[in-house]
Amino acid sequence: MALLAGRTVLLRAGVRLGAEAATRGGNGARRFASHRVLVEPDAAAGIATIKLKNPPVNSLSLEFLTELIICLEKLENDKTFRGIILTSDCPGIFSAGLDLREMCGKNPAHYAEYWRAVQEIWLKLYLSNMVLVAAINGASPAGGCLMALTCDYRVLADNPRYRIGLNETLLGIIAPFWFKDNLVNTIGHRAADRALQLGLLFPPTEALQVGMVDQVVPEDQIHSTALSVMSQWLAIPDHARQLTKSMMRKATADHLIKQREADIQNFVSFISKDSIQKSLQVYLEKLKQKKH
Ligand SMILES: CC/C=C\CCC/C=C/C(=O)SCCNC(=O)CCNC(=O)[C@H](O)C(C)(C)COP(=O)(O)OP(=O)(O)OC[C@H]1O[C@@H](n2cnc3c(N)ncnc32)[C@H](O)[C@@H]1OP(=O)(O)O
Repeated sequence: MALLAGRTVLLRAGVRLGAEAATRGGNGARRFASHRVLVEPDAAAGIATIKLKNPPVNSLSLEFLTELIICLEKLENDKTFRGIILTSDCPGIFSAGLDLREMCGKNPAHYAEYWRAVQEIWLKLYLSNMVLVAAINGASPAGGCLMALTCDYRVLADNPRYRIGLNETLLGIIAPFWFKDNLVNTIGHRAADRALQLGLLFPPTEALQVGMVDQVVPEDQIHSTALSVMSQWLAIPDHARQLTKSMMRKATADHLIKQREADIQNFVSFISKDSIQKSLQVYLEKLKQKKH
């Protein structure tokens, strides 16, 4: 995958991205943005804030995931940055998770391409050398929760509507083993067993209790809290923290890396089943009808 600054690029995945915009931020640092991923760099602090901006609900479409992957690659390769704050630009929603439209009514080649991108974003986030702090400023079901779970620390805004969890079973689908592994590593086996089977979406107080998030703070303090957590983590020498992070996470990541192709095939055959397609369509329809 190649990124040519300021030009339209054609990616291996076949997704065409628009030109990158580059402007100067308030602190004079270069602010760069793709269509849906806003990056606010603070070069002096070594921190970049990534704001997800794929309205209305930051659903993780193939194009959005591709932009995010490119953005993470850029930041990972830029020695200026040691930490990322991951947050949302969509009011009240961190991310609605995987885009259900990518998993409905498409062909097997599309499902395979989509799933590879989902695997890729997880690996990029989970194995990042940088410190990742999730500033969860909205609802965060399924794939949205997964992105937060990849981070080193999670701060959730205190609003009962901001529920977080892996609710796949409510859609009649199954969280893959690597979603499960990430959850087990975060909240432990017993709590993950219950949360996954019941598809629990935890409001802030319960999310904190179960260990899904590390801190719950008033909404207007979410960014300042994320910054202060980040400065604690950045006080640790990079090499020591990075090697420790790798020691803690490598086995879980390798579990997927060793069977990526089989995992893609498994996803494609599962999602292509008529019964699963029907469940997803019914779920999408219910979401649409909720408003009327
Ligand atoms: C072998 C392995 C097999 C499979 C593994 C698959 C793993 C899957 C992981 C996933 O992430 S699946 C996605 C799960 N996500 C959800 O269940 C969330 C669904 N959405 C919501 O609950 C709500 O939308 C909300 C996020 C709480 C926001 O609520 P709000 O009231 O603010 O918005 P509204 O519901 O009206 O939605 C606006 C608009 O967005 C569409 N929408 C919502 N979520 C998705 C989504 N995930 N994908 C695509 N589109 C989504 C919704 O239909 C509305 O569309 P409309 O304006 O056209 O009506």
